[in-house]
Amino acid sequence: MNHDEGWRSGGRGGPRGRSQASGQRVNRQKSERPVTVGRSLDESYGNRSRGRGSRGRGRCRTVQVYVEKSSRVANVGKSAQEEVKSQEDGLGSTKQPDQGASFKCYGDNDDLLQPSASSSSNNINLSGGLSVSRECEDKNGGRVSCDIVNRMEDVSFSGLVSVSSTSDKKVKLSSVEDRHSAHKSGDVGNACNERISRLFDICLEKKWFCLKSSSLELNKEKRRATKGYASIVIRPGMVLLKNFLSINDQVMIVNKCRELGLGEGGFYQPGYGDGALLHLKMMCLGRNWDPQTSRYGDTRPHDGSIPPKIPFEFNQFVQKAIQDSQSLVATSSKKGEDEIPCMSPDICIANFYTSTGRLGLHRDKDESAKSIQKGLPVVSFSIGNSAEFLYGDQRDDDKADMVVLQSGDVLLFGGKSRNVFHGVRSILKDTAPKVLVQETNLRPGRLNLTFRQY
Ligand SMILES: O=C(O)CCC(=O)C(=O)O
Ligand SMILES: [Fe+2]
Repeated sequence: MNHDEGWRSGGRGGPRGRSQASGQRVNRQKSERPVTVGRSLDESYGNRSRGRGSRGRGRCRTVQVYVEKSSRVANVGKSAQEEVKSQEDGLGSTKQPDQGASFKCYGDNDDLLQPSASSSSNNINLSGGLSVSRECEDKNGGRVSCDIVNRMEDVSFSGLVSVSSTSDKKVKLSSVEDRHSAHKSGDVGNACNERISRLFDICLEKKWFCLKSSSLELNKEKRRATKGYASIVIRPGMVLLKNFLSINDQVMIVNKCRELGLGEGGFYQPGYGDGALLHLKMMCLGRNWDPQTSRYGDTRPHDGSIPPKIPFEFNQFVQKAIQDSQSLVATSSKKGEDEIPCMSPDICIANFYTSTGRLGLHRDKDESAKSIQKGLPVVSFSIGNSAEFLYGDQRDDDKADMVVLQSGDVLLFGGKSRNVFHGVRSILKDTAPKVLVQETNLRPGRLNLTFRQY
């Protein structure tokens, strides 16, 4: 993939252009595309981890799906009421990503600060004020001593500070690091700072969690979960599988990503060579993708870590998503045009976006020339809060189309859409399924996994 200038331009701070789509609504009467498939992928909510549950398994149902192509907003699946709600929540809103979000009682921005496992010269000093220093390289490869406190002038530390060793040492912070990086991302930072490895926990500690969901909300989610999923060809080579991952699948994926994310090669704050930071945390599985060089490699250059393997179960979801998309396009009138080739992922890039996260329009083009030429699809899982996902043929937010990706949705872009420009305009607050949050303590934000074959 290549998050080249697109990542940069969109990923930097400062106001990003809003697509004209943001205020538009879908007029269902005018839908151009007919509905495609819908069926229960797996089980009803609660099926796997809660024993059994015959409710949704194997049951087929047809779900009406519409896309309003001319409106620039693709809207699919769901009941009419949900549709309206999601439009009110997201599509109709023109508010900018909330950079100044206030803290929630469940600790919106707390971070896990952990020195790099591979660093030989970590030095944690917590006496008096809190500072964490370590040796790292400057831009010219010289070794300098850095102080994390310097980097985070506006970080406030909570009373809950605990320290332990590299494997069991952690410094619990109530930090505004995410907002800080969002503000700072346009700056050219200090090369030393950006190389500091800080593993990021995508979940919050249970004790901080005080969100209670109403049974109404939970029932609504259950209903959505039992509805099965709907698939739609958004444009040639781009297929959206709405509600493809069950809640149990999502819980499993979050738990697995959390576990991997706190180990070697786990979630960190990526940055570019010039010091600009991306508005997300990242972890690579299978192979490392380095935003500084736009290259894939076996290890992560800044700390030498080896990316964890892609969990087997993840690949199974990918295979099923590809097969289902292929069946969908096989029934489409424009078979050849919509074609999606097979793909065996050897790379997965996991992104975690907090409420202020975003990603500029870019193309994924750092995979091998063969992979791209063949149009091998990128398969993208969305989990947690919904995202306004932009896509189009140009790197221009105003000309891009937009679709809201919800938790459980899987998007594929291959074939004719392999080189599509795409990005995340904003994360829609409080849109994650409550059950998912309760089961996993996933932080407010969105987990996205994109699978590719090099
Ligand atoms: O978060 C998303 O939906 C897109 C992520 C993406 O484009 C990427 O990682 O290359
Ligand atoms: Fe991408």
